[in-house]
Amino acid sequence: MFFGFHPFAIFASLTVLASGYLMIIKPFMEWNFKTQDERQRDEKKMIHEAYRKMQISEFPFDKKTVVFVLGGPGSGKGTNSEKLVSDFGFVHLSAGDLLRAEQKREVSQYGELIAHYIREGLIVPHEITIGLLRNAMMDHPGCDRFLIDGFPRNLEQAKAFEDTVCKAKKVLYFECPEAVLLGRLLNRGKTSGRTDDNIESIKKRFATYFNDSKPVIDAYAKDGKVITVSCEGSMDDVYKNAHTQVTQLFKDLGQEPKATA
Ligand SMILES: Nc1ncnc2c1ncn2[C@@H]1O[C@H](COP(=O)(O)OP(=O)(O)OP(=O)(O)O)[C@@H](O)[C@H]1O
Ligand SMILES: O=c1ccn([C@@H]2O[C@H](COP(=O)(O)O)[C@@H](O)[C@H]2O)c(=O)[nH]1
Repeated sequence: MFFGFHPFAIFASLTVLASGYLMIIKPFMEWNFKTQDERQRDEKKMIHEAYRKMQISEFPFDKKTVVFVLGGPGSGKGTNSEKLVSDFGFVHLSAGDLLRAEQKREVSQYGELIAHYIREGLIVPHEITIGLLRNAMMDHPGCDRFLIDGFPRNLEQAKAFEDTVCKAKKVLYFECPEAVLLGRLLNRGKTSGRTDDNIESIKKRFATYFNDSKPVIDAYAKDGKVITVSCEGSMDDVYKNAHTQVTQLFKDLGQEPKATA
């Protein structure tokens, strides 16, 4: 008659109750309280996620040559990356451009958040940026060389990218004094239409660069991965230097510098 108080009996009853709740009552409540639209949305989300995971697992990120392009705002990362694309067969992915495109996408859930971070010169949470970069890489299945420009902006982003996507082979660093950067950004601001090419935003971007982004370059330099290009001098001179350095980079990696495809 004391069976009901036996510890094993209590444990068994609790287990049965918990399983019943998890297997029958909870799913039923969740199912029942959702509208048809919500159920369809969840279903689509599940299918989309499964499809994405399948694509990611089939995309050989680790076999790609990824080069990060870093340097202060206005140091010439975009200008030189464009030229490296045609000479070495890179796909150029600018993290800033991807964020601006996402911000403009009408149905994006991140539009306002990105607009705020960019105007304030802050670093958008890395899950968003890495997601955009990963998708953009997957849009180029045939390409083996990626120039990732303006990323990583802090050490946390660098670690997250290397842990979840792939390791960078090298970092191309455009070194430039602050006064030169300022002059170039103000000049670009006359026509760029960018919300952050104004003196207030530029000051904030510089602070973020020196506090958060420069340490990334220093960390990669300690690993011997940084190749430095001085960004002073004419556009042609700067590019000539970058071209020489990238040619050497491919030689060091044992790859033909010229694009083969
Ligand atoms: N060597 C150079 N001499 C003079 N002007 C240059 C040189 N290189 C780039 N510029 C100009 O400086 C401005 C900034 O260059 P660019 O947009 O390539 O920099 P960025 O590093 O990509 O900037 P951001 O990080 O803000 O996107 C542009 O207007 C560009 O035309
Ligand atoms: O990895 C990144 C790259 C960029 N941002 C934000 O975008 C702006 C503009 O970037 P540019 O490279 O100068 O085009 C930058 O100031 C950041 O606010 C980012 O958050 N994360």
